Amino acid sequence: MDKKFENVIKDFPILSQKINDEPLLYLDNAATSQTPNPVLNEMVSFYQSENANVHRGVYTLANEATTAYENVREQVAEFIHAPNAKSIVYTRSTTESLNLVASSFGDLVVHESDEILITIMEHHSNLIPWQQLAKRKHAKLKYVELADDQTLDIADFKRKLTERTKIVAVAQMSNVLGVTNPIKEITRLAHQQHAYVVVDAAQSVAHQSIDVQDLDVDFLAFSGHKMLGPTGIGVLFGKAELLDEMNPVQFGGEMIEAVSRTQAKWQSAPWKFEAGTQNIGGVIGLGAAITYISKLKMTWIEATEHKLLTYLLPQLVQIKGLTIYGPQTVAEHGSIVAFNLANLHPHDVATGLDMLGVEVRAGHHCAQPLMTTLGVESTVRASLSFYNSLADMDRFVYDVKMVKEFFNRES
Ligand SMILES: Cc1ncc(COP(=O)(O)O)c(CNc2co[nH]c2=O)c1O
Repeated sequence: MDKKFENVIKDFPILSQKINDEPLLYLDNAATSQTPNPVLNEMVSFYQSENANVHRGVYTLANEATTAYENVREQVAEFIHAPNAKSIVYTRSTTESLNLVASSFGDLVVHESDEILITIMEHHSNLIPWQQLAKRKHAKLKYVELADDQTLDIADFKRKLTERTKIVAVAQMSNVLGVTNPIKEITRLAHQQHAYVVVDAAQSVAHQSIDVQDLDVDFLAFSGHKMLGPTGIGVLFGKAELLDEMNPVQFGGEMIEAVSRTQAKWQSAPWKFEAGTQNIGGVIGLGAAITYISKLKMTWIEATEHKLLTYLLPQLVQIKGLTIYGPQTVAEHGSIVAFNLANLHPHDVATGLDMLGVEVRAGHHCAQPLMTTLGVESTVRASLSFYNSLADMDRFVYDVKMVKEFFNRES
């Protein structure tokens, strides 16, 4: 690996520990990424010397904390190429961002007999909010199915997109199949039918550059903890004119301009959506994570992860009895590989790998309708990051074979 990698790995001391007396190999980055020291140090320093509640304060420390808090909003806008910081709403997570859009914007634009179009590969956080909205509004929820190669069936999307479609909600990258969906084309087609596009970028934000203006999406959601930041901080990007139309769904301090016994006047967006004391430390951590990624350069991250996947995938497909879900070619596959070993339960495989120090996820990955479509209840999932190495890939393949041999010998 290059010099940059050797320096990067030093920022993640967590990766140097042992698990079950074996060196840790962390391959569950789709669930949450690890947090580098520069991000942690920035958060500690904030709490040690700058902490104060933001907005409303009339003293220096509060003003400085407010400046830091709002500077990160500018940073987030620049990171996803949003037109300005007012289109950036702080939330707790991708899940909260998507629920906000469904319950506030969805309530405004979806009416009886309208249609909401999502894909079968959606995470529950970008599926259930739309299921609930459809039920509330007596609207129709439709699913775009997978093509034969387990990428999104764009022909099916075109068939199911109609003049009744009001919302199209789609993951930019699947947390199971590893595929990246053609968001720009989907948005172009959706806008021709005057539908609004909501993008779940939870998995893509850490692995590819995002330009919301180029994509022309109406909303885009992601979480800090998937991109080297802390948990508890998320982002909702929304086109300013749409955020202005939306009503807040949480009420309290900070989000108001004036309150009487009977009335309340909201702040403008984004502040009207940020009721109560927000996760200020988490915002500082998110800003530090963006700084860290920007220093690494997303092009280096993409190239590093592509190199890992190009090296790993061909070795995995060689393992007899191993089924990989999603496209079989590296070109279509992102840094997430869901697989099963014939006749072995995913939980047994993951437990076996854990005994060898390899941390992967096993389960339905909050994508149960997708599991049903794939014809399985659950899978094993390895998800890579730039702080994994080619040697890690060799070890992972070797350990998968060891686990397979162990359980087959036992049976
Ligand atoms: C595509 C996708 N959307 C939304 C979410 C929700 O993100 P959160 O609000 O930050 O929790 C996840 C989390 N995915 C996973 C969390 O753990 N394993 C996963 O695959 C996800 O992968």
